[in-house]
Amino acid sequence: MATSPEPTPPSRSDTQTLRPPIYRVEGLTKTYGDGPNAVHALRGVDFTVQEGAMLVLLGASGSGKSTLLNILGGLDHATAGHAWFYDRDITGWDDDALTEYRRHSVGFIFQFYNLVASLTARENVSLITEISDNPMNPADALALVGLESRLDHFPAQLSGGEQQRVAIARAIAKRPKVLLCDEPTGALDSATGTRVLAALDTVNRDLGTTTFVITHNMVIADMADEVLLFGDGQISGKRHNASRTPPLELRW
Ligand SMILES: Nc1ncnc2c1ncn2[C@@H]1O[C@H](COP(=O)(O)OP(=O)(O)OP(=O)(O)O)[C@@H](O)[C@H]1O
Repeated sequence: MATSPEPTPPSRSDTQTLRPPIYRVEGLTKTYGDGPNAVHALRGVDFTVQEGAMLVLLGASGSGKSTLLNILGGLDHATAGHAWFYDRDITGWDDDALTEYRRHSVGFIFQFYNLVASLTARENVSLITEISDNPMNPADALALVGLESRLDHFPAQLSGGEQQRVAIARAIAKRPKVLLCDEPTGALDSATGTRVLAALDTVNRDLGTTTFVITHNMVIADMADEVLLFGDGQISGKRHNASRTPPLELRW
């Protein structure tokens, strides 16, 4: 008896396109100051991001990458244009609404880790989980970034890359919808930075957290579903990776 062929499972890129947009950005503009001293940080940016995507933002210093992330993360207000988070336009929100949005939906990773020196890795993560609605177990969040054997170490007993991975565990433990990373490897050497990127890759794949990574490192672009190239406050190019590759070194 002839057997019918097994249906082909959808590829990662297929499942990406089936997901709803988490952000839709139209004409987003940010001007600091006015008159002859005005700085045009964003000059009308348009793009859409599918839920669960990994995006890398590349571009020269001053091209507007951080400004975009700050607006998407509710840390700053746009001058004009729109940014919808699902069906809600965050550009119209007041500070209270933005604070709620940041608290529940957004995790931030910066170049410097801002850990509390007198608390262990587990306690640093617990600071966030204690005030979250549906948090991960701090030990589980730390295990996801490869730190299951460092739970009770203090920041001074951890390497720079390990400290950044504690910061990642802290950011994801409240289960945010989006993780915004502004030069997360900027203070690290390249091998250590790769391990931090591997942690972000794991978080994105395992938890489905939509992730933006600002970087100056072109190599990182291969780990993204989509690369946005910035130039002078605008998106000067986009590159879609049909088959994204994990960072070279996936072991901590
Ligand atoms: N608070 C501010 N007041 C005035 N100008 C600002 C402010 N923040 C940023 N800018 C200016 O806006 C422009 C875009 O800055 P932004 O930090 O977004 O660039 P970037 O691409 O992230 O740069 P980098 O890679 O160096 O971090 C720059 O010209 C910067 O000097």
